Amino acid sequence: MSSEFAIKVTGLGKNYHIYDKPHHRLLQMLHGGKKTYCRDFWALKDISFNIKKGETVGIIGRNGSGKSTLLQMICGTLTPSTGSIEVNGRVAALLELGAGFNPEFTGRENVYMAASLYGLTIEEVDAKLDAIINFADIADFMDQPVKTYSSGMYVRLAFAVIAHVDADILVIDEALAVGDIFFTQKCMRFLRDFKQRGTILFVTHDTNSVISLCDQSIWLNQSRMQAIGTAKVVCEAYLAALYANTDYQGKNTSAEAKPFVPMQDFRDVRQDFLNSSNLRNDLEVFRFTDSGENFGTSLVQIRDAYLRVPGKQAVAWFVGGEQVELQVIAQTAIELISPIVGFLVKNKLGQNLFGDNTFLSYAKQPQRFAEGDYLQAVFCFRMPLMPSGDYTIGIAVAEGTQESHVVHHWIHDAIVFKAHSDSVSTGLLGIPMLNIELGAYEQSL
Ligand SMILES: Nc1ncnc2c1ncn2[C@@H]1O[C@H](COP(=O)(O)OP(=O)(O)OP(=O)(O)O)[C@@H](O)[C@H]1O
Repeated sequence: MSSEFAIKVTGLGKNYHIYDKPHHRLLQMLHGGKKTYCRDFWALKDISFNIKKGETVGIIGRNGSGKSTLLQMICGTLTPSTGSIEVNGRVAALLELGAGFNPEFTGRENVYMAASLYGLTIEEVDAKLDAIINFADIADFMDQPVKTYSSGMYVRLAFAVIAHVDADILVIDEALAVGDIFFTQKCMRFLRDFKQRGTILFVTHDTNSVISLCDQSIWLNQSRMQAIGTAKVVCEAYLAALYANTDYQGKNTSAEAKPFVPMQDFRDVRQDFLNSSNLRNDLEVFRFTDSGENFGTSLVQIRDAYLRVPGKQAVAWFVGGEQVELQVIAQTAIELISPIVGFLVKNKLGQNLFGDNTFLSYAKQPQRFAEGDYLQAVFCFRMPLMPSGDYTIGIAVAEGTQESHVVHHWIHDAIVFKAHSDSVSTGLLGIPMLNIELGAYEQSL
């Protein structure tokens, strides 16, 4: 049935006339009938596919392969040279930086303008304005012209608008790369939620996010569609081709590989790393924030939370393998019977990596706290090895049991930290190996 597709692309192509010298354009206009002063360049050729309603599709491909051209044609900002596009539903797009907003207008004025282009009335925007400002989290700048915005602020506002225009189809071009981890996490939460009810098409160079978020993937190669199919299969084929064609191959030679480090030496490695690297001191300052997304009854408030290596101050980066303590301090405004304090570590894509809570340890002897009391939970564990990058920890205080509880305070991204381990080349998490050996195999006769 035709209404089951969200986007149908048939024989799509985009041709540009390329003039090697600027005056050739004029010559073409004057003498074009007799001689050709330009050559054809197909930015996109022979593209056909169907995207079903509710699918999330990632478009991958090397620089210049035609990804942005495809998105622009789907959004109607670029006219195809050949073929057709049918779109079934309201499309909201976050295309390359700068698209959409008028730089002279304030953030607030641009919200009204952009939302009206998506068909919202002034009354509808009035009703959504607080939610948009809250999502963008740039309330202080809403009355400044957007030409004064940083690229991160710009994307925050643009994303907040497309998240609130009741779109059926979201088209996003690499925009999330600009945001900080708090904003990226917020967008990932939104996209995972939107996925349940809408269609998403996005361009990225990050195959991890395609595998994590998408059902399908389209691989564009030199203006043509190389493959379409299950995200994992297409991404693996793309990476295999990418590595085979570049000098990535053979990079992980033994000369470059890091020596194996037994577990007990991880502290020293950490110290060596600190001594040898250009890490700035402010990376050592942990970040606890309760201004991010919060929810719960508010009858208990998380007052502080931090990670530290035992006996040391709070720290914000790890190589993996070190013993760490996660401390959570909260205050209750009620008499608290059987509280549960828990945490959840996520990567930049918002994927849940690991977490735990106090429930099982205290199930048989629930702790009680009186109104006004402070409570403290301490989780001691060995930090796993994680691919280098930013991570966040969500913290929660609830009351009841694991199955049935009331959340008093949940902060999505209460702590942010960095991992600097090079040892994990694949996978979301690595484990500190106890031993690795390689030697000649002696065959007994
Ligand atoms: N207006 C234009 N005139 C001529 N060529 C163009 C024009 N716009 C884009 N192209 C060319 O079309 C090709 C596809 O560009 P496009 O921006 O779609 O690639 P992309 O896959 O999005 O690349 P990237 O990953 O670098 O963003 C490129 O070779 C680009 O130089």
